[in-house]
Amino acid sequence: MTDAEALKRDAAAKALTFVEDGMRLGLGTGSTAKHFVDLLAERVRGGLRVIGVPTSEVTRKQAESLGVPLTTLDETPELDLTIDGADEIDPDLNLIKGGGGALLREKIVAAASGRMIVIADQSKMVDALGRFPLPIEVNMFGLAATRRAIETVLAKAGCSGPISVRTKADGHVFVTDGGHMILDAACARIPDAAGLASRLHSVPGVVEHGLFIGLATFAIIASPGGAEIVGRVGH
Ligand SMILES: O=C[C@H](O)[C@H](O)[C@H](O)COP(=O)(O)O
Repeated sequence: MTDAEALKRDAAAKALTFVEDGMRLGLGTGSTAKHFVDLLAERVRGGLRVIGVPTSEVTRKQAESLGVPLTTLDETPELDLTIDGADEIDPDLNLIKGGGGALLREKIVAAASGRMIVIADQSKMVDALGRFPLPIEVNMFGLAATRRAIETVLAKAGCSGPISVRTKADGHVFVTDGGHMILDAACARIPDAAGLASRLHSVPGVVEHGLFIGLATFAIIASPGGAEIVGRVGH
């Protein structure tokens, strides 16, 4: 395992200490969340009783193959705890998510959870969000018009870098689990993440965006010195 993967696993292992018997869990997506599901499955094999809602088809398949009992938000609309990774984490624990394209289900699941623990290695901590291109999930209908409206909103919010349609390694357009496309907005720095989050929601055609404002309860950040709990600055 590379050093980076070992750090992700450390964060995931610490998050597992917050999981209690009988919990209803949101299971995140991405390389860090994958470690958590692996470790959770070991505990399940040892007798831990939990039930999980996966945030993507990838996580659903992983959890299923490892024998983690799954449910849906339709059957279980309230969850105790979601554990998920992030692409960027600011000092207020606002996040950019969606590097793996799972932001829509991730946000629905996090919002349905009493608590959300973000797990990451230290490279994800930033002073201000925006260096990681902001994923914006859009309906395929009217793409050019939606894109122009998003450009206008981004410019008014002081972040007007180029926007690109996400493609896969084979050059084909990336399609989310929900059947939508992703626009990645290179903002460089987002001066007011909460303001931009609500403005983006006002654009018809925007299904969801990767700004997670006020959803994280705390973060577990792994560095070579160990995995530490990080709360919101001032809390
Ligand atoms: O859509 C993907 C998710 O938001 C991931 O949680 C995020 O991209 C972080 O992934 P990773 O743990 O692989 O860096």
